[in-house]
Amino acid sequence: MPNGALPQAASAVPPSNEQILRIEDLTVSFDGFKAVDGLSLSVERNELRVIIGPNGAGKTTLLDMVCGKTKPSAGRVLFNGQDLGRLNEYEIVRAGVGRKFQTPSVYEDLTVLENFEISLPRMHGLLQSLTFRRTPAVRERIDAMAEQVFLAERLGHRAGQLSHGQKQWLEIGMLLMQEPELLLLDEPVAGMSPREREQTGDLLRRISTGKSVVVIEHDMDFVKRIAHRVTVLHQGRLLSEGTAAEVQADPRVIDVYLGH
Ligand SMILES: Nc1ncnc2c1ncn2[C@@H]1O[C@H](COP(=O)(O)OP(=O)(O)OP(=O)(O)O)[C@@H](O)[C@H]1O
Repeated sequence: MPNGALPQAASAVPPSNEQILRIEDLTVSFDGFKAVDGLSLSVERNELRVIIGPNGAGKTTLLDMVCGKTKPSAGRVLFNGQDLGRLNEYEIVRAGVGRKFQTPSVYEDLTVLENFEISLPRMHGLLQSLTFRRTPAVRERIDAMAEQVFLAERLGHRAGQLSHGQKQWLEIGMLLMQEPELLLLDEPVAGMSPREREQTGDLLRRISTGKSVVVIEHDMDFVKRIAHRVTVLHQGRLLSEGTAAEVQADPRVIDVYLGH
């Protein structure tokens, strides 16, 4: 598929059958309440998976457990076969998992260029990043990333001056600079204009040709445009899984989520 071209309904078949993420019987309790309850699922390499479900279904908590922010009470998260339960958050990032939270977190007082610079791996300290790593190769890489996330014209602008959508793109670009194999995104198009949503859909589909992406999203039109497969959670459990069309037609999904 040429860059930027999105089919009306996303292809259901990811380009590989190799599992990158395997979640086995995952459970977490908060004061006896099971936010995620015996959940098992897997995501394939180069797959774009969307997680949907009603408020409180456990979607964010699931991503929190993959990136190590929340420790499971039971079960395992395997990434490329490695048990992430043994690693802390920083080690999970180093292993190749990038996580973006719902609210954009960029350095508002720095320029877009500087934000990209400090996101490069192995950069410790602002001064070191800004003074010693301005090589042509670094600049070339940043220019290419800025182009990819629609910010080529904004490199000299302070991040605080960007629109909400542009901040989201900047943060996605900063995560991509670290070359994760798996990208976890919590409602990346929330608060975006229709045009920004469309561009983000293109971006996510493009990203998923080289890495796996797991996105939490509510907007079913957007889900239909981007998802290879959709996982529906309800009360911390797997309710349904399949293509967007399949889960939309599933009476259980209509009953607890889409019918409301
Ligand atoms: N740290 C915590 N302590 C106590 N309860 C929590 C904690 N984190 C999440 N929960 C509860 O777990 C349940 C699942 O929350 P979660 O945020 O994962 O749902 P969600 O599917 O992402 O919902 P939303 O669509 O509203 O973001 C909710 O009932 C929430 O209140």
